[in-house]
Amino acid sequence: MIAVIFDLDGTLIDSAPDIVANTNAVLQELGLGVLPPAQIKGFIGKGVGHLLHCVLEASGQVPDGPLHAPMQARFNQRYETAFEMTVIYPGVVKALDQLVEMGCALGICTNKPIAPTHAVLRHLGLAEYFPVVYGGDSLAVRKPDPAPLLAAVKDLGRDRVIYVGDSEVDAATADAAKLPFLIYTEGYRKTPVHDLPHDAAFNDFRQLPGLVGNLMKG
Ligand SMILES: O=C(O)COP(=O)(O)O
Ligand SMILES: [Mg+2]
Repeated sequence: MIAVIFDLDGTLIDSAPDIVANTNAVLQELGLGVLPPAQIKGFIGKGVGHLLHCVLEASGQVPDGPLHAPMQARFNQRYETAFEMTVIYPGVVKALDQLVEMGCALGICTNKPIAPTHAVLRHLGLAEYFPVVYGGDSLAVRKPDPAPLLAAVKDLGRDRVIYVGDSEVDAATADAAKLPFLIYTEGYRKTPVHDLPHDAAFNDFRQLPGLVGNLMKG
C-alpha cells in the first residue's frame, strides 16, 4: 500500500501573501522598511529562521545579529493566526479525496513550524486528511535533511511512498531520502523544473491521482 506525503507552503496552500504580510508587519514593528512581496516570497522554503536571515540581509542588517531572535519571536507569535489570505490551491481537496479512495495514507512534511502548520490545516479544514504531520521544528533538523521525511514515512507504515512538493528544497529532500518525487510547478520554485530531480511534474491537481496511480503500477 502507498503513502503520499506533501510539502505544505506552495504545494497544498498558497500562503505567501500571509507570510509576506507577517514579515513586513514585523519589519515595521522593529522600525525597518518593508520589502517587496516578490522578494520575500523568494525567501520561503527553508523555514522561518532562514527567511528572517534573508530579510535582515536584504534590509541592510546583520543577518544573524541582535535583531534576529526578537524578529523570530514576533514573527512566530503572529504566525499561528496569519492565514486570512491563505488559500488551498485549486483541485487539492478533490485530489486528496481521490487519493484516500485509492487507499493512500496521507502525510505532511513541511519546513513551516509545527504550531502554525496545525493551525492553518485546521483553519482550512484539511487537518483530518493527515494523520502524520512533521514541521520545520519537529526534529532537530529540517529539510533538505531527509530525517523529517523519513520519520513521516516510518509513522505512516506503508511500503511505498511518494513525496509531493514545489521547491528546490523538496526535490533535494526526496533525493536524499531516495523517494519518488512529484513536483507541483505553480508554487514558489525559482529553478527551472528540468534542473531539479523529479519523477513527474504537474501544474494542476487534477493530474495528481493519475500520476500517483502510474507510480503505483510502475
Ligand atoms: O516555511 C517555509 O519556509 C516553507 O514551508 P514548506 O516547507 O511547506 O514549503
Ligand atoms: Mg513549499
